[in-house]
This record gives sequence, C-alpha cells and structure tokens, in this order.
Amino acid sequence: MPAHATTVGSAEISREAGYLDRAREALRRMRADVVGTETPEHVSSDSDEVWFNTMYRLARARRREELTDLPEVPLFFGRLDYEPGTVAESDDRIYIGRRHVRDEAGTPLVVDWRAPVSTPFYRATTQDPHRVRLRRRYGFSDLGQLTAYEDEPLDHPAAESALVAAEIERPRSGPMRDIVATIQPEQDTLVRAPLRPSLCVQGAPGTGKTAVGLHRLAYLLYTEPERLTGGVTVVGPNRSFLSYIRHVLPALGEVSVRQRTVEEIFERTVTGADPAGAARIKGDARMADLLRRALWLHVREPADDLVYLQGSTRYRVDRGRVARIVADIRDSGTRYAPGREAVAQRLAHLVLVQMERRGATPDDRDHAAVARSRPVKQVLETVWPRLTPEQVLFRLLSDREFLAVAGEDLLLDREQAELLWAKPYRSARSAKWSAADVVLLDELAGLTDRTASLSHLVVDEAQDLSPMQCRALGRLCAAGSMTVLGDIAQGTSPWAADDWATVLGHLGQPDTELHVLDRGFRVPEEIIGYAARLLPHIAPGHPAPTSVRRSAGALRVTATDDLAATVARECRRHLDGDGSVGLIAADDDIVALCAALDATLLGRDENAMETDRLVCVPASLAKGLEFDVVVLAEPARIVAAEPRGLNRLYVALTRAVSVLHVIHAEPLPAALAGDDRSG
Ligand SMILES: Nc1ncnc2c1ncn2[C@@H]1O[C@H](COP(=O)(O)OP(=O)(O)OP(=O)(O)O)[C@@H](O)[C@H]1O
Repeated sequence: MPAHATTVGSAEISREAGYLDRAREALRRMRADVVGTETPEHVSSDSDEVWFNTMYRLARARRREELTDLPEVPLFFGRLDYEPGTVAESDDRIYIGRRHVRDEAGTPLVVDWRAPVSTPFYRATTQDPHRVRLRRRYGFSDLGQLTAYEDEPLDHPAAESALVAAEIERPRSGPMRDIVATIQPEQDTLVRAPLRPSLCVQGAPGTGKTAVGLHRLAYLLYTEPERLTGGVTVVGPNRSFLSYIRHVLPALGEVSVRQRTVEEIFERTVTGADPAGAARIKGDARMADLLRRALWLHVREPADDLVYLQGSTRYRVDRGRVARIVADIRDSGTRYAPGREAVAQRLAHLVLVQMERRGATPDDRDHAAVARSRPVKQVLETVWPRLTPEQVLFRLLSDREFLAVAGEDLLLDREQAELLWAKPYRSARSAKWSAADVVLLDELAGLTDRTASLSHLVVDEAQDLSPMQCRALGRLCAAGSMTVLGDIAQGTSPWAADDWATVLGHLGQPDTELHVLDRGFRVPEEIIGYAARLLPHIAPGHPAPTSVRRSAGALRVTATDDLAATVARECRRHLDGDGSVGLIAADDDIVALCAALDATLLGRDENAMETDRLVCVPASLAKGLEFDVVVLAEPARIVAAEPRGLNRLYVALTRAVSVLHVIHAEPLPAALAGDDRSG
C-alpha cells in the first residue's frame, strides 16, 4: 500500500485534531504551573543570594518562554506506532513534536523529536524498520490546524511522501523555518552525530547545511547539556543572515543561543577601516608569526644587575643570571603575561635564597613583597615589559623599522608598506581599529593570556573566513568542538579556501570529520544546471548537486535595452505570486534599482525579509538567503565588481526556490552564456 494523504473531514482527522487540542491544553497547564509555583525569593543583600535570585528568575523566564504555545507552530508533526512491547511506559504509539508535553498524570502526550525513541521517525526504512510498524505524518494549515495525515507502513515499500514533497516545494516567504518534520536520513545522521569529533559539512547551495547546523545544535543542547556549560554560539557571515535564521532555534525550544557575526564575537569594537590591500594581508596566516615575533621582540637582555636593598643589605642577581632566567622562561612556550610573572617569581626566589644564606627566615609574604618590589619591576620593564595587545599592534602598524625587523623574511617590502598606516595615530589609545585589526588584537590577547573556551561553536559560511579569523574562532572554542558549514564553490572573500583541511587547520580542529551533502532542497534542477556552468571556472572538480525539486519554467533569461524599467516591471509582476521576491544586483547598482521600486534594501534594514515580500539585496549580502523568486539584474556587473565575482554570481544564481529570472542589458558572462530560455 502506498503512503496516502487524507483530507479534512474524516473521522480520523477529527480524532487526531482532538489529540492536538488535548496536547495544547496540557502545554498550557505546564506553563501555568511554572508561572503559578513561584518560590519566594530570600530578601538579602548577601551577594550569593542576589546571584541565586537572579539565576532563578532568568531560568524561570526561560522556561516560561520555552513553554509558550505558538498557535501556528503545530505541537506535533508525526507519529510512530511501534511493535507491541517496544515502548515501555506508553501504548507503543508516540506523537513526535518540538518539545515534550505531558498530561497531569505525567504521561507523555508528545515526545521531543530529539529523544532516542523519536529517532526512527527519521531513520526507519522497510529494510531496517527499528521495530516501527507505521510512520504517520501530519499536514497543517497555515494557522496550525491539522488538516491531513499520511501513513507509511514499514512492512512494504511506500511511495514518496506527498507531505514531505509539499513542505519542500512550499513557496518561500519570510525568514528561515525549522525542518524538524522533514529532516532527511543523510541530514539526520549529521544532526545526531556526537558532540565530538567536530564536524565539517561541505554542501552545494541549498543542501541544508545551515538547517543541519542549527538542528544539530538544538539536538546537542538537549542530549548533552552538561557538556555545554561553557556556552554555545552560532557564527554567521553578517547581520542580515543572522536575522534570516534567528527564529529557527527558538522554534525548536532553544531560546538562549547566541548568534553572532565574526566581528561581533570580539569584545573590541571596530572603529576604523582598512584599504583592501592592507585588509587582505592582515587576514593572512603569516600575520600569526608576525604578531608572535612582534610581541616577543619586547623581551630583551637586561642592561644591569638586579640589586635589592633591605636595610643596609644589598642582594644582587647579576645580569647574566637574569638573562638566563628570561631566556628559560621565554623558551618554555609560556604566554607573555604569565611568563612575566614567572620571571618576577624566579628573581624573588634568588633574592630570598640569599636572605636565607644570611640567616634570615623569609616567608611567602616576603617572597611576594620582593616579586612586587621596585627593583624587580624596573628590571622587568627592561627585560619583559608589561604590554597590551593595542600597544604591540600600534607599534607594528606605525613604526616602519620595528615592522621591518618583525616582518623580515615574512612579508615583502611592498606588503610591509601596505600594512603601515598612511597617517599614524598619536598613540595606541587614540588609534582607530579596523575589523581586521580587531582580529589581530585578539590574536595578541591570545599570545598574552589564556581565555575561557566555549563548549561548541557552529560556524556557517566558513569557507570565507580569513586564516586569522579562523584562528580567533579556534581560540574562542579551544577546548570545545565545532560544527563547520560551508561550500568551497561559494567562497568570495580574498582568503576563500580551496580545501577544508586548510580551514580546519587554522580553526585548530584538524581532526574534524568531513561530510558532504549533495541533495539540494532549494534550487530546482533547471536552475542548478544553469548555475553549474560556472563550476568548472570557480571550483574545478566540484560536482553540481542533484536537486529534489523540479519546476517547469523555473529559469527565465531576458535581454533588454532598459535594465531598470524591465527589472521594475518584472519584480512587480512576480509579486502577483505567493512567495517572496528578491532582487539581487551588484552592490553599486542595487541602491538605484531599489529606489526606483520604492522597495526595502537589505543591509539598510536587516530585518527586511521578515516584513517585506519584495527585498532588494546587494550581491554581497545574498549568501545563505533564499527567495521564492529571484530577479537577478546584470550578472556581468556582479562578476566585474570583485576578483571572485564569478563565485559571487554562483551564490546569487542559487538563491531561488521557484523561479530565477535573469535580466541583462550587457552580454552575459561567457561562462554562463548558452542556449537558455529567453522571454
Ligand atoms: N529536509 C528538509 N526538508 C525541508 N526543507 C529542507 C530540508 N533540508 C533543507 N531544506 C530547505 O532547503 C533550503 C536550503 O537549506 P539551507 O539554507 O540550510 O541550505 P544551505 O546548504 O545552507 O544553502 P546555502 O549554501 O545556499 O546557504 C531551506 O529552505 C531549507 O529549509
């Protein structure tokens, strides 16, 4: 018997809708319990009590938020009927949803999709049914009413699920939604992979990398909370992208995950900008060696002996001895700040040994006093001065001779000249730091002192990170694990990687497992075939993805003499359909096109996808986004705008779910031109 869908009106639908009502009522009660059973707080000025009260209030607020019923988000989306005796405490039938819901007696009404007992919903096949007899999927109206179901008995092969197909084919509008009801087996394997080793997912456009990364994080937070106490963060390429994905984790019940751009993960603020050449060099992996050298160049030979005076007694440590101590500690691989402290301690120790030889019995307090004494500090200021990251970078970017010494055989003269500030600032305090500088300051901070590590980091669009950004993320999560997502063919930054081993090396995660996703869920076959014409030029050897979506008339190419008028007319026409329309053009062209349409410009309004059906997208912000219809204006201008313009065009061409409409006045880029449907 093939899988089948049943529509509104059947008695079974009423029964299931009744079960949904019961589950909703139970959730309301669970929430009311949290709100109603408030434990009185201890009123006290004791800082432990204040801290406890704050934590308690935060935890309750979070729990209240987690238990909020969003009427348009169905409480369950599937059901498994197990063989009798498989599921202990229920009747071998479980409803699967985004969170646990239980009735007053504690009986589970809905089981969280992440629970082990839910796994067969995603994995069971006729060959390996996991003791499941029947898998049921549900269809819902936009308002969250249960309107259909579909049964798949696992004792014989079923036809493809119409409900899954409908979900994948659904016209898109607004921000990204979770895919929890339709996660595919190859995705589920990655979602439920253990916390370690780290995972890297290479996938062509629309294969679900972002979706997998976010669902994996939700899964890990559910299964391994005690191993994630150091915190988890999602890093994405820009604010517009983060705004696009921001509802996915909350919809899965995870309301407190931090989502940041690479720039936002640093504590320092960006106050300046770099010319392109300097920015490119500052992102280069050689900067790590340069900074290390620049910092350690400050460790020098002592000019004098250490002389410590106590009363009329002089204790002396000769400069040769001081130099050996400094060299020993420097060569031990210590970080800079603890190394400085270690020198102070060793010098103090030598002074104390001399005191003992003279019959004194100094204790720990004397040791500390000598280590903090003026003579020791004076020696330290010469041999191992106290330094901030800002002071070191300031010197490097403003002092030509210092840069030449640190950069010798690392950077070409031309590169050194590009690195130096054209107009140096007066001091480290008044310097304006660019986005690339902030990464360098973080690297210096990492050389200076140890920082706390997150437990897990999800890094999206990782192919674009500079080696120095990778190193910063690696430090941020030095003791944790990562989920690294990206597509080599979509690399557009000056540092875009050709292979994952290099990126993972810079991230400090060389033992990461690499997985490939190659089934596309966004872009119809016709469009992916068109975009794939670029692959031999931008990522030779990378196969085009297959697509699960076929949509006749998905690709249109229109030549015009009047680009602006044609673009405006077509954008308006496409708005007659159901879904969102994204107009993508080169960054320099989009503002004028947008003004003519009186539409919203992404970047100026980063939440535009949430509020508007027609959104104008600078090509540089298109990565990771999708629209039901994409109108792509003048591909040649996108290609000409930057060195990796063909990669940028590949990204822009792969954003459409239903229709891609290319409109051009200039000739199409040679790599794309061919026999297309015109209109
Ligand atoms: N199993 C699935 N069921 C339904 N929709 C899915 C599934 N997997 C992915 N999708 C949908 O396909 C689209 C693409 O997913 P996603 O953005 O995660 O892909 P991606 O690989 O990150 O793409 P890109 O590289 O272009 O950023 C999204 O609309 C997502 O919801």
